[in-house]
Amino acid sequence: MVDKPMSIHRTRFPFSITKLLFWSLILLSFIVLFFLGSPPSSASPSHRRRSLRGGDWETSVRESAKSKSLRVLVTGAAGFVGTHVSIALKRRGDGVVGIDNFNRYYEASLKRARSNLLAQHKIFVVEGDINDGSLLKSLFKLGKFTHVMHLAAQAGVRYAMKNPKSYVHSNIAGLVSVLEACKNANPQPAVVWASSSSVYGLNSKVPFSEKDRTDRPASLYAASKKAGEEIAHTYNHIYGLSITGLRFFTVYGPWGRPDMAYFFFTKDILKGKQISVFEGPNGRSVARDFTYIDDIVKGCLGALDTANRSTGSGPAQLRLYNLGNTSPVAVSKLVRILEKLLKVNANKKLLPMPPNGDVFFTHADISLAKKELGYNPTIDLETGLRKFLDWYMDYYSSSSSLPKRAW
Ligand SMILES: O=C(O)[C@H]1O[C@H](OP(=O)(O)OP(=O)(O)OC[C@H]2O[C@@H](n3ccc(=O)[nH]c3=O)[C@H](O)[C@@H]2O)[C@H](O)[C@@H](O)[C@@H]1O
Repeated sequence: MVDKPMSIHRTRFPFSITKLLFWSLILLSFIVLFFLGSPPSSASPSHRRRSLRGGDWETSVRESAKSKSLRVLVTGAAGFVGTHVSIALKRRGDGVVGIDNFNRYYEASLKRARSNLLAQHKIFVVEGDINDGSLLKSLFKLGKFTHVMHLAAQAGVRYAMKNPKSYVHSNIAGLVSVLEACKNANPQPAVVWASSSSVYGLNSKVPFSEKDRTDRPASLYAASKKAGEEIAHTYNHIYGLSITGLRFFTVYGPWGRPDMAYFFFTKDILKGKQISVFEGPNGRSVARDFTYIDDIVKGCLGALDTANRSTGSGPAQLRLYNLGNTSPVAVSKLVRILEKLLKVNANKKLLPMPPNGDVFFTHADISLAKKELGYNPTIDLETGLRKFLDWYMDYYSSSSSLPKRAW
């Protein structure tokens, strides 16, 4: 009786050891096979994952950056302005590498579609966040960028009340991360980046000049862009980075942003849904200096082409320009143009502007950009909206459902 259980133990014990050894060997061989199968890479584990997903990542970056003229890293390349600027640069023979985190602020499918368009133009876009310092370091090492067009940002004025931290993450921490990478890079690139007309905030002197006050932002978005301008000053002052800030004025056009009024007004008018048109005090109209994307692209290229080299330390170029259209249009007029072009009457509701961070009007003085960048906007709102609607109809006709608002 005593021997029996012992004999059972004796037979069970070696069996468990064998089983354990067997499964350990299987596991070990899987691990060995996995590492032997991975392409050699000096990058960190997160970059290795990227190369596994995106093929030969490093070669793609090198190829995409190759150029005899500018070699440009475009942040926010799958964004509205980023896509247009990247294509324009590539078309004229510059090397372009994009980076974009494809966040879900608005329909991700639109960002993917823009990215496919970039791929057709042989522009490689790395999927990653500008806050990932080690990724930026690898990118600079591979791309040897002469210029950075920094367009990645959390956009939108009203959304800042919903998700304030996203503005700190992208527009402040993200900008610092990009400038840190630029300052450490060899060669040190010249930086051109997107500020915003919103920095003029409660300024009432028109047209808005670069010399005007910008210390009264009306939204956290505006405050984050104003902070960016101050941060740019610091990096220029200490590290000799050549930095140019561009204050964009309500940019619109094909491949635009669905969170912007002209875009979702179009969608809602076509659906017969009511739109809210904001008014100023005493029924005064709210107006914007709407600027067509092709004009903005020319301004961006002008800024890149006139940028001096970074100096590493000591004095370097620090510039700020308004890029607007310099002919403000009332939002009620924007709606009338859309009604005319769409041949549909909008179901509109006039509302006093809520305290949402919006300002009553914007109007750019563009004389400085004209003089120094050769900037010369030519597209009026109706012409630009016609081009936008052509794209919109074409883009969404192939899709069964119209875009959804995610904000
Ligand atoms: O130029 C800029 O600085 C800014 O331009 C736009 O901001 P915004 O001019 O407010 O553009 P929209 O959000 O498209 O609004 C356009 C106008 O429509 C009005 N609006 C908006 C929404 C709405 O439901 N009804 C309405 O009348 C707004 O008050 C505003 O006057 C962009 O969204 C910002 O990212 C950019 O930085």
